[in-house]
Amino acid sequence: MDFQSSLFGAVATSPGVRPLDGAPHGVERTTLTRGAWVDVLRNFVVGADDVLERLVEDVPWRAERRPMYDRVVDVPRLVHTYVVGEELPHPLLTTARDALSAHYLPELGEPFVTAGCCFYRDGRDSVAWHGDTIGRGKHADTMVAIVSFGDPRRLALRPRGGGESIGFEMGHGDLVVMGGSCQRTWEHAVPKVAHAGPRISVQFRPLNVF
Ligand SMILES: O=C(O)CCC(=O)C(=O)O
Ligand SMILES: [Fe+2]
Repeated sequence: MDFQSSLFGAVATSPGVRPLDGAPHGVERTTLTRGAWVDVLRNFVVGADDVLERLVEDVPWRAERRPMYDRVVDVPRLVHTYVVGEELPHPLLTTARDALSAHYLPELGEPFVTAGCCFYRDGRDSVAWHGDTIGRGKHADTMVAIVSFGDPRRLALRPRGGGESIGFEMGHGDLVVMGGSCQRTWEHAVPKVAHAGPRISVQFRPLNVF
């Protein structure tokens, strides 16, 4: 029996994902400027503790340096990417990816196929302002769906070329999706904070979006 069709009221405690289009608490869209938007669904993954434990233990984490425009920048966090067809480290991540692919298919036109994982060990780990513009996101609308585990961190967003920034807290089990033109018309970052415990982010992307 899938999560959505469970007969019992106590569904929130059984591991699974909350329905993305479930009334009255489905994804909530915030429309940004220039065709960009952000969707949020709190507690998307139910059973997030178990996923976090598996991610910490089983992902072959490595330190990252990232080409950004004409330079290579140090990225203070650990990373690993699961490419197309690779098994994900926890079955709930597969459930989450499939639910995301099904929900967004009419708008996205293709499934989510890769899973980039980032490990922010403490508040000093971060990612600087950037757009995911390697590949198709540079020219076309696309989506990046982030599922967070562990301590909450802020996803900050600002329009390219200047303007006020906004932020979305990404808590344990939460879903935050950046969509539309977000990667090319806005930038995002996970800023450093004075105090934070470990956080792991899993970003689902369609083919040829990095
Ligand atoms: O940690 C996150 O949730 C965001 C990561 C990110 O923006 C990226 O890896 O491109
Ligand atoms: Fe990014």
